[in-house]
Amino acid sequence: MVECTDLSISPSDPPLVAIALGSNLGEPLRQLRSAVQELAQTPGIRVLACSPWYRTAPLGPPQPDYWNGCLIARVQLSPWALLQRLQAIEVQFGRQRQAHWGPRTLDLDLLLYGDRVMTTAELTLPHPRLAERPFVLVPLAAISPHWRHPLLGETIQTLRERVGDAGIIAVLSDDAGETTFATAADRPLPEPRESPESGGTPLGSGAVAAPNQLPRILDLSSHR
Ligand SMILES: Nc1ncnc2c1ncn2[C@@H]1O[C@H](COP(=O)(O)OP(=O)(O)OP(=O)(O)O)[C@@H](O)[C@H]1O
Ligand SMILES: Nc1nc2c(c(=O)[nH]1)N=C(CO)CN2
Repeated sequence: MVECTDLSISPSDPPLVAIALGSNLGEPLRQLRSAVQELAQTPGIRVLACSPWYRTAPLGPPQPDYWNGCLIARVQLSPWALLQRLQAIEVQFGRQRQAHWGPRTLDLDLLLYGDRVMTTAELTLPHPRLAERPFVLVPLAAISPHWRHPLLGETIQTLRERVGDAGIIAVLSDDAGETTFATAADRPLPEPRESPESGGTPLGSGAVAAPNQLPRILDLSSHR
């Protein structure tokens, strides 16, 4: 794994963002993979890394298990424009707003937008429940362990270790098949795979690639 300790972003750089993906209705894996494609094809969004997919126990009312993952992208959209694009993709995949924390075909949350900290009626950054959720922190730590939470000052890896693996049932690497975890003790995190070219080849805006062609771990220093 390529270590990256300096995650500073100069003001002229388009910001890095982290986006969480989740689904537990319809065909979750197909929808999640298609959502990655939709994002990668959006002008102003360059997808840099995508985590494996994790089957997770539902938080909230009784409902089917979720599949969850995260991606990192560089964006040339404002936080609000990006949120709008995420919500448009959710609608495109048949998302209907029903019960609080209820089941859904696709959920796209904006977790981090560079080091922006803000609270408005439509958007809070960082995502207010980021630091509590294993189904977000486990995939995010797999691709971006060194990113520092701008409010808490701790790395994603530290936060991920603090919340543990509660509710993580299985992991599916698109190129390695599914591993089901019987007990927490059997449940090591998958080794993040270093991409062949130290951080991998970034996708151009508009490029289409299967998630398994994306680098598994992002060396942020090679994308500055
Ligand atoms: N960082 C953020 N990412 C996505 N939505 C956000 C964010 N901050 C605030 N929101 C607002 O939250 C509203 C509800 O979002 P959503 O329906 O996806 O919530 P949820 O997925 O049910 O719950 P949770 O936010 O706990 O995951 C959205 O309409 C959006 O305006
Ligand atoms: N495991 C899991 N549970 C959830 C999830 C999710 O993505 N994964 N999303 C929810 C609404 O945001 C509610 N509950």
